[in-house]
Amino acid sequence: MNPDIVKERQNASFDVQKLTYILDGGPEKTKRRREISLVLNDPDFDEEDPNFLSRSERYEQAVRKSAQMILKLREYGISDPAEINCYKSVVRGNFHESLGLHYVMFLPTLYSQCDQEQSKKWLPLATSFEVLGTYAQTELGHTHLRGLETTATFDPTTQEFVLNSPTVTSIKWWPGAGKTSNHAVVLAQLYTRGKCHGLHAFIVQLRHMDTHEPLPILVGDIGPKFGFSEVDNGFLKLDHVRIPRENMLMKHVEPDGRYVKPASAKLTYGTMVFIRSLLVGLSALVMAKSCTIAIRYSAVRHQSEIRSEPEPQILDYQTQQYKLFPLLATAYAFSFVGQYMTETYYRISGDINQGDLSELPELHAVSAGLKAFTTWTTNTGIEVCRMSCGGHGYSRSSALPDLYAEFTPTCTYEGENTVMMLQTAYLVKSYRQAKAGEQLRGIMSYLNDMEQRHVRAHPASARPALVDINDLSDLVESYKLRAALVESAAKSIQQELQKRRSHEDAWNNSAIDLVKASDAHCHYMVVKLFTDKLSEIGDPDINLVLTTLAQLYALHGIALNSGDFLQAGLLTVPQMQQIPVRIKELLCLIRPNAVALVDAFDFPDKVLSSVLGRYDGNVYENLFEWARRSPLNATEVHESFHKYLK
Ligand SMILES: CCCCCCCCC/C=C/C(=O)SCCNC(=O)CCNC(=O)[C@H](O)C(C)(C)COP(=O)(O)OP(=O)(O)OC[C@H]1O[C@@H](n2cnc3c(N)ncnc32)[C@H](O)[C@@H]1OP(=O)(O)O
Ligand SMILES: Cc1cc2nc3c(=O)[nH]c(=O)nc-3n(C[C@H](O)[C@H](O)[C@H](O)COP(=O)(O)OP(=O)(O)OC[C@H]3O[C@@H](n4cnc5c(N)ncnc54)[C@H](O)[C@@H]3O)c2cc1C
Repeated sequence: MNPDIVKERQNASFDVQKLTYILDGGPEKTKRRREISLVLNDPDFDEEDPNFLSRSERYEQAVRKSAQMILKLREYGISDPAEINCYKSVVRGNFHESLGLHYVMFLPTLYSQCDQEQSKKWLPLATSFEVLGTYAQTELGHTHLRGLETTATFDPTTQEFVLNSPTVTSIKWWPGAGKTSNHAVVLAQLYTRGKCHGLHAFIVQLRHMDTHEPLPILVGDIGPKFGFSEVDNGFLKLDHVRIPRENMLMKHVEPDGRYVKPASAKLTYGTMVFIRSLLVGLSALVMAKSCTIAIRYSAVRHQSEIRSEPEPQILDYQTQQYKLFPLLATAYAFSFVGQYMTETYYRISGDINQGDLSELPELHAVSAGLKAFTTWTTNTGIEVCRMSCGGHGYSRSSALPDLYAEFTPTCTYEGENTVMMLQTAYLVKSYRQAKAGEQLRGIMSYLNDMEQRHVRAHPASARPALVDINDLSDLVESYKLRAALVESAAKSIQQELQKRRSHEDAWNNSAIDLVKASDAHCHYMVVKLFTDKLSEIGDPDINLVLTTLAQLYALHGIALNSGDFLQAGLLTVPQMQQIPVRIKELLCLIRPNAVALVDAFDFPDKVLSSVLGRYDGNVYENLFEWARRSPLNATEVHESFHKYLK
């Protein structure tokens, strides 16, 4: 064990194990997660570092691993979805798998949209993996749902739908598992009796069940990407492909072609809401991994000098702490927000299953906004962690390049982040309702008293200074008032309308304000949920260290967005000047606990797959050992010498 890292652990002021329990949701859950993690010792999962393999080898290794996972899940009798998720995230490490989409999109779509008869037919096939599925929605030319071109036309004479990609731009593009899957949920515009009824989901068989040869359908892999090398994102061109009427999910078409309207057309989009909710938790996980790597490495890395003494640990540099500790605070904040998002998703979708759709719009808005907010922040954060590790951060052995390449598409998939933020801007509607005297419920209820508070741009000196920057509840309150930026967005729309612009143009001409308002709303939610969580934590040592992190999270966010807080008169210039001073104090308070705080995330070394983030801190000898395994070192003289240099 590296002596620096041993010393760091001795400095901790709290019980790391107890904090792990809080993050897991209780000691029992930690125990179970650790039992599941023992799978890492299974020799059937031994594999080559994917960084040393070609794309095709990576795909093959990933498919082998996925198949092993299925067999082991059966062998160990793991069937609870949360446990399957935990198991898979341990085995997958930092990479995705081709069969991932079967689990996260295909199966959930079947579960939520099959009627009884369809469930009886498709669920046994899909849960036994005879049917391997993908989710084919996006097209070469469009992702915007109303713009999708694939058609499903009902033919009452044969009781079939005819699925067709009429143009090049209508070819399905991006669905994972292009080579792996034999079925797809295809989203297509439904036509019956000559009328378009919008987007609906259909189950389409793509490949022969025994030979895996494609049916008369063009299907394949779209080629190498920025990351996602294990995943065969695919293309799919349908040329008048016929499927039985029974393959339409939720069966909205009667045998005579009559269309039966669903309770809400948006239920078809439910799987996206599900994944967006999951991505909030994924952001927390990846932020936590990145911080673990960068903070452990910073504890064992010595460089330059502060005084003329032995070289200090780089974690002692104030600038290094300023780079990493706000991200550590973010990892904790997002962990609690992820728990909230999961609970909220299951609560509201439970109500939806009972026929109560009243909270569907809010679930959509909150999951879209938090997905965008947390993935954007984490995306930037991983790169800060990588750069804070200097040159070794650039090596794939650090795992940080892979974490970035695998994570960055979360800002794009399941709804591009700006587009998602504009969906959250539905709070403009809530604002208008509140202004008209309607009492809002839930997370939007803070808009009820906006009129009285009346936050708007005016000189700060005209307002009393409300905020004690050392008081977390005051900080939450000021984030709440800043979220009233929605008022500026609403006003911008109003001004545009007064210029006789159409509602659509007024919306587009106010989009920057709308995205800012959504961002402020999500930021408020994160600060509030982090602060609320503290009241549940009884252990005084843990409460203290998490309160310090929450304060850092809140103050750092204000420092980054100082313009908003000043403009709204929420903080005075002298208070603003106090914030960097307080941030520096907080960095010093966090410093002795930094390694313990990342240890509490409890990532086994095999899950981190990072030479820099090793628990024992023995970085250098392992960096050397890793480099020696590079395929270029397989021979002492590379064949290129003989071919070109000799
Ligand atoms: C952890 C492991 C991970 C690991 C995961 C790894 C694998 C991931 C693989 C990735 C898979 C994918 O990307 S799958 C493809 C994902 N594709 C997307 O996400 C597409 C994003 N685009 C969209 O969702 C849409 O185009 C959107 C932007 C919402 C616009 O759609 P429309 O034009 O139909 O809607 P609008 O006219 O704007 O809005 C109509 C009304 O519907 C509401 N509305 C819109 N969407 C709604 C929804 N989902 N639920 C409820 N309501 C919704 C709006 O609020 C409006 O309400 P009112 O104002 O009240 O009427
Ligand atoms: C790794 C990966 C896996 C994927 N897996 C799947 C899958 O399994 N199944 C599937 O169906 N799809 C999948 N996708 C596709 C994915 O869902 C889309 O790429 C995503 O929804 C974004 O759409 P787009 O690519 O068309 O971007 P665009 O919408 O073209 O975005 C490009 C730019 O235009 C801007 N823009 C677009 N619309 C607006 C607007 N209304 N207002 C303001 N700005 C706007 C965006 O902000 C962005 O800056 C995957 C994508 C990736 C990268």
